[in-house]
Amino acid sequence: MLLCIDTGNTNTVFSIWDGQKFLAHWRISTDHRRTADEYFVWLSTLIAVQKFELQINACIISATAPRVVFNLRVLCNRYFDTRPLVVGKPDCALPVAPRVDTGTTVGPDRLVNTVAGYERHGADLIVVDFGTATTFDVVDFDGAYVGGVIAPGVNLSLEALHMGAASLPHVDVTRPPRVVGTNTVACLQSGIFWGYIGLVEGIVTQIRQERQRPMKVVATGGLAPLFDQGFDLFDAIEDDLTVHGLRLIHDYNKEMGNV
Ligand SMILES: Nc1ncnc2c1ncn2[C@@H]1O[C@H](COP(=O)(O)OP(=O)(O)O)[C@@H](O)[C@H]1O
Ligand SMILES: CC(C)(COP(=O)(O)O)[C@@H](O)C(=O)NCCC(=O)O
Ligand SMILES: [K+]
Repeated sequence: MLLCIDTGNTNTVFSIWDGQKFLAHWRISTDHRRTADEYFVWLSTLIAVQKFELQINACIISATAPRVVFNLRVLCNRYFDTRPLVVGKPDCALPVAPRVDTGTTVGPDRLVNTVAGYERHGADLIVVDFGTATTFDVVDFDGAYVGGVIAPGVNLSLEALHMGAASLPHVDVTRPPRVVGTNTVACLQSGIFWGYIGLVEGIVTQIRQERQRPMKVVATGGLAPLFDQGFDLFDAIEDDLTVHGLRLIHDYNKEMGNV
């Protein structure tokens, strides 16, 4: 069984692949201070609840927060007796190399999204990931990551408004009934909801114009469905896109004899 670990800046997803399907997806808040032992206690509890026998013999990690990698490596070594593949490290090969400026370190989550998106949807694709940041990852004709866009994340924008403006409360992201809000909460929700609809539409249109070709758009991340309500922004929404990509990259490295 393969353990796929996707660490975003806010949450970390652990997914178990049994060779045919994902048996479970578990989520824990990202904290670089969390030790290998803490991860294992948490994992063991969830495994016990699910009542399946876990035989992990391979691990792959994507970490946008580099400081978490140390403890995750210890987890894999100590508890699963395996050396994990870490996306972005030299010993983890990608099916197609990214084409970006020399010296740029692309977020591993974006590379993984690219691999997964290309496998499922083919070339000329934009992957939109609603995480801590909202990222747009552009996939070229041959599956290469060729750059994209990084915009502030939905919750981060709301949090920034709340922190910077004394009279603005924290609000949940939702689609407000009207564009013109008649109270503070409704005004904030409108700004975020319609602002993001505009942001996604605008950026996708600009990318298509710049590249002068049709491009499919696939969205992932917990908030993707919220922004899809009747707007036809996305050709597909896929919750499991990043962990699917991790599995593909692990398989590829296995074929190459790297693991
Ligand atoms: N279904 C959801 N509804 C509301 N907020 C969500 C949902 N899923 C994720 N979020 C929020 O979106 C933000 C990004 O979450 P996540 O996708 O886990 O980010 P990352 O991958 O950067 O860690 C977080 O603030 C999280 O609480
Ligand atoms: C853009 C990101 C912050 C997104 O991270 P996330 O929202 O998934 O936590 C991450 O991919 C990152 O740190 N990237 C490095 C710079 C780059 O991708 O070009
Ligand atoms: K993201």
